[in-house]
Amino acid sequence: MYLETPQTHQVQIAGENFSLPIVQLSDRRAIALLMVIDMGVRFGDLVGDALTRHFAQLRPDIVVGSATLGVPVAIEVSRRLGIDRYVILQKSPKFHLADALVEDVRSITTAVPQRLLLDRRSIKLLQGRRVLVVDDVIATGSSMAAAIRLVRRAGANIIGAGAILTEGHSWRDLLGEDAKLVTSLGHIPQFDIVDGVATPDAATEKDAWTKDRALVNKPIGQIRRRRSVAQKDVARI
Ligand SMILES: Nc1ncnc2[nH]cnc12
Repeated sequence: MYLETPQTHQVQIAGENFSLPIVQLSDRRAIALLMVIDMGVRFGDLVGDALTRHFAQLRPDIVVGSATLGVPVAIEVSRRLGIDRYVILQKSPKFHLADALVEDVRSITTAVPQRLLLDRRSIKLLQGRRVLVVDDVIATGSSMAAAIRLVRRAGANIIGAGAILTEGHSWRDLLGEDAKLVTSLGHIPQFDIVDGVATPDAATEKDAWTKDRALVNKPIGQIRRRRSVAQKDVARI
């Protein structure tokens, strides 16, 4: 259960400014909440255009998105790439998924452990193909890591991992080498609750910065100029 605070967090996504509500997850942690399904059609166009601009050059054959909030992202990008089929990794074991490929996920917004499932009938769409995996937010990286494992088990070659936002930096360690696949349209910190106020987790953001692993809060112009550095680990557009 979320507790909405009076605070908001300003973030640039694909070069446009947005104000996200800060919600409390526990008495110690809060997040700036991006509910992509509440952001409207124009937002879908903005993120669909930006992710497609970035990944089209890598010539993906198909886009994979994780339910639930990765679904609109996968559809927007597929439509722009002119690819009819897309593959959705499901969270709930619907009756027709009894025989699905399964990987475990632990998300910061969901208390109970979850699973990601790949319908075996979708394997033929992925085998030997160049796959772009997309999601709304990469936070712990657990969901993206599970998606990557499933897509590789299907015999695909992953050419990129796109997200609207990266959140904090723990996903880098969890994804390891695969962090290099990640491009996001914006970045948000995680928040600690300090004296009742949601405060950006400065230690994590600073740590990531000093290791030159991130382009957090850099103006877009500087990000472009430093793209070669960005591609060592994560690109942000
Ligand atoms: N900040 C966020 N907004 C929406 N979904 C999330 N999942 C993890 N972090 C999130």
